[in-house]
Amino acid sequence: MTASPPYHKAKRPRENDWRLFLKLVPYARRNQKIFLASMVLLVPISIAKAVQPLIIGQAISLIRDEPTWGFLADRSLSGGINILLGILSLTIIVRLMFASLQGYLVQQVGQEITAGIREDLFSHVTSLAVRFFDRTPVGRLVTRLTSDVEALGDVFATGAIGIVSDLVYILAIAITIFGLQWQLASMLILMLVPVTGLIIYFQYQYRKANYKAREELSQLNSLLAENVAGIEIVQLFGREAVNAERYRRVNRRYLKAVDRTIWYDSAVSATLEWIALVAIACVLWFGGIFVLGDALSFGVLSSFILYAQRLFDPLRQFAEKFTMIQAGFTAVERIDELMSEPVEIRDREGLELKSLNNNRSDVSLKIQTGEIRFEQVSFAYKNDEYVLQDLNFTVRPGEKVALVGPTGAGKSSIIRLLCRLYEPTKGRILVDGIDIRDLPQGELRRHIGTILQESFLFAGDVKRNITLGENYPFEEIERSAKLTNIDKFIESLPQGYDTQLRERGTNLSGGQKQLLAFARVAIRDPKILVLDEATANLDVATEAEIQEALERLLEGRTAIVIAHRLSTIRNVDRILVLKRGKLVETGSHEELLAENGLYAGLYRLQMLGN
Ligand SMILES: Nc1ncnc2c1ncn2[C@@H]1O[C@H](COP(=O)(O)OP(=O)(O)OP(=O)(O)O)[C@@H](O)[C@H]1O
Repeated sequence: MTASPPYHKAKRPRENDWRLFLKLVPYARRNQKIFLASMVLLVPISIAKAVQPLIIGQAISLIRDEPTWGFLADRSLSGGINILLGILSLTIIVRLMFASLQGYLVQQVGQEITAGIREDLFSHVTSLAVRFFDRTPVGRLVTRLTSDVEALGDVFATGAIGIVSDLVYILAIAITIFGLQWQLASMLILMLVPVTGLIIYFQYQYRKANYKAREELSQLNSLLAENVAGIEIVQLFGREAVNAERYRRVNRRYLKAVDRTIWYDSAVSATLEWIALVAIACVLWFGGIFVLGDALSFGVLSSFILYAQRLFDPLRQFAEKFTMIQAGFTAVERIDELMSEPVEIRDREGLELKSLNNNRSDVSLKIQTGEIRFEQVSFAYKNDEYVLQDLNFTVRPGEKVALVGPTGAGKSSIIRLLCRLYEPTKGRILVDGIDIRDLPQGELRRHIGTILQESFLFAGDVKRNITLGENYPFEEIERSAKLTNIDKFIESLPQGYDTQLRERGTNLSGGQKQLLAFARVAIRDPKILVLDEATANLDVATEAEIQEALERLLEGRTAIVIAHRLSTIRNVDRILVLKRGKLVETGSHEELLAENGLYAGLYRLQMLGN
């Protein structure tokens, strides 16, 4: 495998920060009150911080007998200093108390936003069509759902969101210094302009580097996921060293990308550090000239020096939080890409609501008999490469039909279309006379019981693997196990129905997993049964054993069966023979043998093999 391509080849233009920020607004709105409280608290905090240099400046003016605020003028030195100390203490108390409360509230909102996004992302991903998963490596998805969402969470957890308070603080300082002396104030504010420009430049570069780093990380995770999922093949074919080398190469690329992000991060901190020093030097220089020319008091100059330092302080803080925030923006960008992935197969408007509320009063939308009809159905996985062409057939209620044909003829694709995992490129599929696009997906799939060649088991106990988390009484679970002849097997397990199965059912044999899949379908009592090579993994003895159970399961239901072993489908009512996506023969076993066409040829070949 070459390195997997990104799942959307045509990249969307990079979103600007403001638009990305707006994406978070609906989430913040869910916690509106806390969010507003945390924003309101910023005002007293910033005012308290901004007036401190003023108070110190007044104290110095008082000591040096310079003009001071009116209410200090007619007091003794110690009286005036005491009042100033009192106000200073008050600002410190306000700052300390409100700052911790504000930090707590912001984090709370932040974590709520992150949790909301995580949940929405999961729901969105699991409702995307199978077509999306065909082109998206698992590792990429896992990276977006875990480390990207985490990166966003970190923005809040590490207090990087405090950047908002830094901005309010800068504003408060700007207003105060203009009130003190406009020339020095203008100089300081003018210095902010190139600094901001530089920050924006580095920010942009950092974002690009960070995006690249996240992409490389996704690839790294894809490789890991692929190797773990296919560990048996990796070991059996001795691919360990080769795959490790490929992993090392991607890892090196990741490292290089991360290095670049570190470089831009350091560049911002360093730039701000020396610009802050230059600002203080300038204030001292020009302020000194004003003081010498008696245009400025020594106390006000002291305030300005403190302000110069404090003005760049939030910017320095900004630089520290900058990495986090940019990583957060990258994360939002990547999360948004996934969220914007359209849900290709969705219920028609109005249907969703009905299925959610379990409102089954609309009789026209209920599957009652299980008749299946394909009308002029053609289908291509990729543009114009048709794997099914002009299919027309009807499976009557209760009829058992087998799909037969050489490998790649399109048998499984027919089933995927019926279950609406994909949609036909042309034509339509009807169940009980209703176009399946007009049925809620929940209703359609509830009535189609599908058993594939390999059934997927989840980590959890046997019971849960049969119910899949739905509420069925234990008696029903037992009944479905009995119906499918696997009750004895389950009871022979160490803890019976409570036996824990490992992820993907690795502690069961292929046949045992399959038996559980039968019970999983039986308990749902579907109108339509679909078996895609369902017994291919069972040995002949087990197959014979469950044949009886299978027949019981098939009773009274419409069924579509795919089996390569033609001996297993001799008893079906009708056989549809496919060749390269086209229906070439139809009839019963005997009729098709008499016809002496493709089916008869395949059948004779298999008989010869036996
Ligand atoms: N997800 C997919 N993306 C693109 N092409 C696909 C996909 N799945 C199947 N195909 C192609 O569609 C054609 C029909 O595949 P399908 O699985 O329906 O055949 P089948 O008759 O069930 O084969 P088999 O008997 O081997 O299971 C094949 O040529 C296959 O390469």
